[in-house]
Amino acid sequence: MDASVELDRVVMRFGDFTAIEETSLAIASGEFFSFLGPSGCGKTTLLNIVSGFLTPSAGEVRIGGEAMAGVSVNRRPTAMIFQNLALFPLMTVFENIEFGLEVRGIDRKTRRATSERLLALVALEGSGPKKVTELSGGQKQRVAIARALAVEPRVLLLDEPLSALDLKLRQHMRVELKAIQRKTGITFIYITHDQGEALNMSDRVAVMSAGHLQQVADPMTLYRSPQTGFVAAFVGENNRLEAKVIDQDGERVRLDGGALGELSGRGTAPTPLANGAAAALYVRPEHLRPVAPGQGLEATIEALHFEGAWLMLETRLAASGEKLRVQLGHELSRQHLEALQPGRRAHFGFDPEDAVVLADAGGPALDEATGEVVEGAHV
Ligand SMILES: Nc1ncnc2c1ncn2[C@@H]1O[C@H](COP(=O)(O)OP(=O)(O)OP(=O)(O)O)[C@@H](O)[C@H]1O
Repeated sequence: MDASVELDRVVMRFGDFTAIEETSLAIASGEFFSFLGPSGCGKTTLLNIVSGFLTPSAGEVRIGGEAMAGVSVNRRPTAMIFQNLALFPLMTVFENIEFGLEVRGIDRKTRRATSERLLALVALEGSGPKKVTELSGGQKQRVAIARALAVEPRVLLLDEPLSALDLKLRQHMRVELKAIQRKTGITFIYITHDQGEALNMSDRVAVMSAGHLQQVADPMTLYRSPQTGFVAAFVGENNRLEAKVIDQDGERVRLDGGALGELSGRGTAPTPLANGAAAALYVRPEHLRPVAPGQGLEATIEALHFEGAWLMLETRLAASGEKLRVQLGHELSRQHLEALQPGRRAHFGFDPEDAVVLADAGGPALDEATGEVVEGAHV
């Protein structure tokens, strides 16, 4: 079964507005692939193009190598799970799961056998006769998955299906979704603005902003080696320090950090940085650690936030006045707690291997609180 999905120079315009810039992408058969990006970046639009709800303004979608132009929604080998699940509330679980099969004229006995098998797959054996209204949020979620799988799609499209669940259940359902995907071998295309979800479940993630794919990579690569400022800021948390390139030798970039002195990190973009170019160094809060005075970056501690498993320090660099967030694990925070109080000065260092250097034209800025793109602002 070839369940690959290809987007070949796909463009989507709504009047004068280009919601999806020209995009080409190949999703492998059986891959768990996510589109991750802030609200309004075009995730749902792309999903609707794959499902057939929208016809692209240009370009082509192929599923299993077959062009989908002119193939209607219900003739495509896809099924969709919506954010609100769209279950029929007055029907039983059996009736919900079997609905699509009944429409296709499948006989009652086969329908029931299929729904029993799928209920076992989503760990809801015995719940078939229940009304949907009698189920918990997580159980409804599983019925929606079973219903989508009943029509034997080659590709399952999931539009933020966990967003209505509380945190614990969401984390649990991530594991279940991943397990179901492995068991069925179906291609999953998942859209979310929740990076934890995307990193946790996906084989690969496409990070999108404003109708444009910023980077497509496996979760570890996205986290370790973002190739644009947008990805560095959107995936995980990052401190950003402005600097000028002194030189680049292989991946290692030496920077003139102005008042901060010389800094160094890894250049992760495909093209090396020019000497003298404006650059930004990204270092994650969890990659900073206290070092002896005279080393690293000197900062004043402004606030401490105890988060249980770690301690988050909000600091301000003495030399430049820039903010620096530092996350210390349990051991380090216990060792240094006395020295790390608001108002005190401390020094923080990092391994250059853990810092990423990118050209200073990283894309739109993100609102710290909401993670949403700030219109017109650039980092
Ligand atoms: N039918 C339409 N007509 C005009 N503009 C549209 C239409 N559908 C989407 N858009 C615009 O295209 C852009 C992308 O929308 P889309 O719904 O794909 O974003 P999204 O990333 O899924 O956002 P969210 O996470 O908020 O659902 C938005 O600016 C939206 O306003």
